[in-house]
Amino acid sequence: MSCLETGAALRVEKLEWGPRVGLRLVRNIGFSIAPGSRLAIIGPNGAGKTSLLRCLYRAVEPTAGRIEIDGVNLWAMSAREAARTIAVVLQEMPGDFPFSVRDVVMMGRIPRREGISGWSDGDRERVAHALEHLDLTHLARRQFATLSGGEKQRVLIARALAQEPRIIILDEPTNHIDVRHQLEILDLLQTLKLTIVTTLHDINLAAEFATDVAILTEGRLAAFGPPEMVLKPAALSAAFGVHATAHADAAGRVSRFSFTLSRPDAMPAARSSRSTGAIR
Ligand SMILES: Nc1ncnc2c1ncn2[C@@H]1O[C@H](COP(=O)(O)OP(=O)(O)OP(=O)(O)O)[C@@H](O)[C@H]1O
Repeated sequence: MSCLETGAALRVEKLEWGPRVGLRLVRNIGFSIAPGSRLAIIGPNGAGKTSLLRCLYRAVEPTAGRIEIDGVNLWAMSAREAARTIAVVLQEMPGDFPFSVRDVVMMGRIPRREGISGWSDGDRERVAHALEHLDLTHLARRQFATLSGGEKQRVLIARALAQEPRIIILDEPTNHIDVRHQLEILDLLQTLKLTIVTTLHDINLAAEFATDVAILTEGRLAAFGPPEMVLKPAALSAAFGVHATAHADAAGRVSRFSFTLSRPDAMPAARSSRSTGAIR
């Protein structure tokens, strides 16, 4: 079953990408993560997070640099091999998508299908397993288009699992999802042995979830490393242009960040600033 598959190592070297000459949205990015790592990419709106993900799942070809999966150049793989290796969970889906939940999850099996054969018992088994894993069995016959945003998101994650990938790339997987399902989805992703690369706007979720964090600003890597090294108030304040405060638990470990528009001690008493763990 897909939850027993192991992840792949990912190495990115001097990666650059832009939609046209003279416009670079991803600049000189380099990092590596071990198999089974969970990388959270954070950064302000427009920092280039989605553009970087698009390079990583081969939607666009880098204008410079290299992406390696288990030492193999991503662009030296066939499209089919890349599709078998990397599953992608994006936010946008066409509104008039005329398929049932089961059909959508079954689409995850397409890169695994041999020739023009129909679905095998193995395909159906994996789809049933993925539906069960995401608590979707009761919705299997529903039209995908009639689901709530959160339910749709879970279906897309089930589709990714059905694909049996070694890397799952997700763009803001917790958007549209209530707090319980957010925690459940991140929990589920944490139990997999796969390599996960995700953008996250909620710094506190990133701190809990990730084994590695990348802070992206203006297309560049501002910081990369384990959360306890990278998620520091000064780095977060600089990246997001806010005042970040770290809060420690009873044992003295940083357990949470809060954010204000300016230093709390510099604010007039009557004007309290919105404080949140999610930065958008
Ligand atoms: N094809 C394109 N042509 C021109 N500009 C683009 C193109 N794609 C993205 N951009 C711009 O590049 C910047 C980076 O976009 P990107 O979507 O990668 O950022 P992001 O960090 O994911 O942002 P957000 O947090 O808002 O989703 C943005 O200013 C965006 O408008």
